[in-house]
Amino acid sequence: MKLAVVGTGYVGLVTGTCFAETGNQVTCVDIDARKVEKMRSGIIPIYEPGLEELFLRNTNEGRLQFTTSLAEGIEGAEVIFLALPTPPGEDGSADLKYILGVAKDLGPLLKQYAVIIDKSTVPVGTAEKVRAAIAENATVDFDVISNPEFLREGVAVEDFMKPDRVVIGTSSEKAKAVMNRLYAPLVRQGNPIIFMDERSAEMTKYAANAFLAVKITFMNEIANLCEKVGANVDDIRRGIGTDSRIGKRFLFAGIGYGGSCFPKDVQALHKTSQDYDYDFSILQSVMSVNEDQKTKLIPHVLDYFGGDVKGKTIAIWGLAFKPYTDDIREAPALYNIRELIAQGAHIKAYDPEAMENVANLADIGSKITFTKDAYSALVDADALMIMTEWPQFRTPEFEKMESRLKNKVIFDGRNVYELEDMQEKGYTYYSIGREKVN
Ligand SMILES: NC(=O)c1ccc[n+]([C@@H]2O[C@H](COP(=O)([O-])OP(=O)(O)OC[C@H]3O[C@@H](n4cnc5c(N)ncnc54)[C@H](O)[C@@H]3O)[C@@H](O)[C@H]2O)c1
Ligand SMILES: O=c1ccn([C@@H]2O[C@H](COP(=O)(O)OP(=O)(O)O[C@H]3O[C@H](CO)[C@@H](O)[C@H](O)[C@H]3O)[C@@H](O)[C@H]2O)c(=O)[nH]1
Repeated sequence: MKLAVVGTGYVGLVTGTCFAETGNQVTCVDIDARKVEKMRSGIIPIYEPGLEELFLRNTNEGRLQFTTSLAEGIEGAEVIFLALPTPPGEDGSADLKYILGVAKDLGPLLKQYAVIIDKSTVPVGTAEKVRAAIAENATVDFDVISNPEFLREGVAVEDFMKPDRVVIGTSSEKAKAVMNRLYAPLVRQGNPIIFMDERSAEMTKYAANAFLAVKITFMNEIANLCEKVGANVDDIRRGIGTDSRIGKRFLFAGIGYGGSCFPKDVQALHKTSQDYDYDFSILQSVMSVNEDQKTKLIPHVLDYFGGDVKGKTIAIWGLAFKPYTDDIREAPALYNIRELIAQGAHIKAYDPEAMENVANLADIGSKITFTKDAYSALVDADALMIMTEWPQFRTPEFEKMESRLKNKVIFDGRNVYELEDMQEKGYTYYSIGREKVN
């Protein structure tokens, strides 16, 4: 099939690359000319495990192409994915200006029937708005359908190629047939395509993300209570996760959820509920608990240093919002770094993938010393904070750490070490939802 993907951020690039891999002819359209130039010369603009290999194979074999021209990109396309940003507007609702802007431009460019797919995360009612914007100037028949994306950064290729499910919102039989053909190679392992009406599909995406944010936040609150009553949140996780009704995943307490999706999608769903006069109060709690959770370790850091970090050097391990990505959107590390810098601390930071993105931040980029490896960040540091659970931080050479750190103290926002180990090694160790060691 011939496909167009408009927007080559995370979702667009993974969608385009994976559908090229399953044998389709894909043209990706982006307004960012520099990015398009880069991709044309074989450079992948994001770090995502496993994607580069597919990207290079499919560009080299001519199935994956790039352009800045919408007209050129959609020429002859049977399917047009809209994978455009939907950032929070001032009132918290998803801003649809990118999607509706492209929809308006699409109308006069359509030359034959096409299925236009909302791949972005968009509020209930968006497909109707997209349809109306295209219809203003369209001269041919078309369908607009909702097909939300559930991939996680860091495991995006696996999630896309072997989805738990594919959700399609449409009542058009013609569009359903096209979707069945397109997704056949991905769902044949037995994971279903779930067809529903478009409003339900739009809502399913927000329900999934909000539910996972609730699950994490619930565990963060249990963790906070564990610290008060003297219980261990990791034991609680094991104790409840083995109940198949609860499930083992997304129960890890820490310094809050971040990323480009949970924060904005919880906010947008809350705004939708307000628009429909519904008080979705659990979402309000989730947002406010998560805000507090992100800087939860700061009071411990201050206590440890007698109330003042002025002039102290804090080593930070991990900047990305989670491992296996260079994405720093809403990363808890940034909230901690901003706070520590404001209080007069100096930051030495290491992350395997995300340092360049942090260095480019206007407010803090130039105030941080970035190091070539994890151990170099510890040289002359007064303490270590762990913000992202990259695997290499789990099994460091502790002797190397000791010879560099000024004090044997670790503030761990991701519970990467066992308490007994820390006890034995003589570290003062603060983590989340577990007792302080030494
Ligand atoms: N990032 C994820 O893991 C993820 C997962 C599932 C769903 N989503 C949703 O998918 C959507 C896209 O997210 P993302 O993270 O890929 O976005 P992104 O911000 O990384 O990328 C969006 C891309 O669209 C391009 N763009 C903007 N305006 C354009 C236009 N008029 N024409 C062509 N290109 C244009 C930008 O240059 C950019 O390359 C959002 O709604 C998001 O909520 C994201
Ligand atoms: O037990 C857990 C699991 C995750 N997190 C945090 O939650 C955030 C989000 O993690 P994850 O869901 O793995 O990453 P995303 O790539 O943001 O993926 C989410 O957001 C995407 C965009 O909508 C969806 O497509 C995915 O299904 C959904 O998992 C990160 O800060 C994690 O550190 C925890 O604190 N504890």
